[in-house]
Amino acid sequence: MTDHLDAIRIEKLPEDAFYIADFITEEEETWLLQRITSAPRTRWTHLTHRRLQTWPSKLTQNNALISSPLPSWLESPVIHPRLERLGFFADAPHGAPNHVLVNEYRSGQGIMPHEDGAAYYPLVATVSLGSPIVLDLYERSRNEQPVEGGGRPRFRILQERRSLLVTTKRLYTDFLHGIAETRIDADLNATTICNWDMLRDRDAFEQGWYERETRISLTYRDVLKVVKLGNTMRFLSR
Ligand SMILES: O=C(O)CCC(=O)C(=O)O
Ligand SMILES: [Fe+2]
Repeated sequence: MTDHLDAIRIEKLPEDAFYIADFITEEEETWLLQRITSAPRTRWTHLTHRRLQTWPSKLTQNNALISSPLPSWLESPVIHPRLERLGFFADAPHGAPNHVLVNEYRSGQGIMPHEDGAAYYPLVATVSLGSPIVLDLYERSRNEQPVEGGGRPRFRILQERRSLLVTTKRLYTDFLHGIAETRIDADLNATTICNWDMLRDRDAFEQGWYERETRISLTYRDVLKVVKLGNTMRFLSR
């Protein structure tokens, strides 16, 4: 899958991670943000430190997806044609993502270090909207999971708005990822940020920090287990 992707590989990371700074245009970003914010309020799940939308639906208790297409605004242009052209999901069981989480982080919000687990094919494609954010990676074998926000991440990835980040393989299985609950991402430079050379606008981070604004991520995944609603109904009524 990966030979033609060498130009976008984050070389400082263990295999495999890829970064494209200008994955979507400003117009596409505005349009996606508009689709997200105009979704019915009931679409949002409110958590303590962020809120999220789950498309096409939440997984069942045993981690299955009830078969249903993604809405067209999540399909195009991100999946079709962009991710398709890159071939990222070509080896996934369904050949394409079938599930998208929309996470919204206001300034100061984040997500505890975690792994995404066995419900998904081990590849996540994340499109960032609205504001840059730093994703922290902790290696599981080194027991790097921070205690109460302490602890230093092994790697940090700066995700600019309109960028694509793809993580897979060992990075998916052997590392935890999280986003610090902070209003300012600091200590940014070529040594601390592993995709520094791939940023669209390094000048914007030259002073070594920025103030976070609301950032929304679209995380595209392939859920392994897909069930047809008809079958589920038959099963339930047995
Ligand atoms: O917002 C992000 O970039 C990360 C979200 C995440 O880790 C998740 O939804 O599992
Ligand atoms: Fe995650």
